Amino acid sequence: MPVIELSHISKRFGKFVAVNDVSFTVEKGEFFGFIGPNGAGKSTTMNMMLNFIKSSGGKIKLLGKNVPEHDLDVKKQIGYVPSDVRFYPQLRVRDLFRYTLDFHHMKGDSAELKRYCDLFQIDPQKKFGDLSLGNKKKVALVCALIHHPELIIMDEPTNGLDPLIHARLFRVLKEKQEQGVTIFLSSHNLKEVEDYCSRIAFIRSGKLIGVEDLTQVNQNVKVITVKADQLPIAVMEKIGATCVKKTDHEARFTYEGNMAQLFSTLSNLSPQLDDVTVANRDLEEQFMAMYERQEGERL
Ligand SMILES: Nc1ncnc2c1ncn2[C@@H]1O[C@H](COP(=O)(O)OP(=O)(O)OP(=O)(O)O)[C@@H](O)[C@H]1O
Repeated sequence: MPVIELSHISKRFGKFVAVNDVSFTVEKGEFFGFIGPNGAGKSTTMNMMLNFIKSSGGKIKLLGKNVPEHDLDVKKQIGYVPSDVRFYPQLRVRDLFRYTLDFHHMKGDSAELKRYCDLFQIDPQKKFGDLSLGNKKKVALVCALIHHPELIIMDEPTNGLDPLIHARLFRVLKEKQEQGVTIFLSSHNLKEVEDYCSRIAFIRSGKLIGVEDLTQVNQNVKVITVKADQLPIAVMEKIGATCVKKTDHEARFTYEGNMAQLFSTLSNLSPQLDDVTVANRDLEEQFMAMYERQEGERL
């Protein structure tokens, strides 16, 4: 059963369409990335999923239940990290954790809470308002984890985190995923998306541009770089390679075809080449190309 099902959801603010007929599903136990340029509609989509704002159309199902009809039921099984973390500044961190557990009707496990505080270097005695930006984010992350949610939704969770805490957070998230928890990550950090997500949805100007299986993309698409005085563009294009970059003596191609054919072609070309490398496609590079494409183009 899918954990997230969005069917033709839209959101209009007056005449402006922020989210336009978006549909996709996320299965249980997936680590799913949600990416797109600034203003693409990511937070608006998540705000509709969490029933913080009403959709203008379409259907949302989380954990098999319709939203907003079963909003409270659903929220009890979700951990959410907002991009902009706001709690009452006078509250102490330990009280925030207590209120979070109370909302979820849980007693909480003090050993587990201590483990998170140690792991993320959080002082639970401090007042929330006295914390730095990164430390506020860490408190929100722990609030999203301590009640053992089935689904964790995160809107740019790593803004402001130092590299050590960043690595620890993803270790915890991986552990959670291995236990069957579904993770939905919206992020501008393409490296972390590439490293941890198995599928991504890319949204731009409110429209879903595509959903990609990153494991397949990585395995199937090769990048070939050749250096030569006479670049073999025509020969490479003949076997289905696409030239994506070219200078006077260097060309880069992407190739998705038969590997035996590729290596036989490169072997025939070798007397005229100064150098050749074949590598998996760098996903960060691919993502950047997606950001650069014009509106209306497909992936
Ligand atoms: N309450 C609102 N009223 C009017 N327009 C809004 C409102 N909320 C969001 N928008 C607009 O909807 C569009 C999508 O915004 P959204 O915050 O969802 O983008 P995003 O993809 O999360 O961007 P970012 O990566 O910059 O956080 C933007 O153009 C934004 O200005």
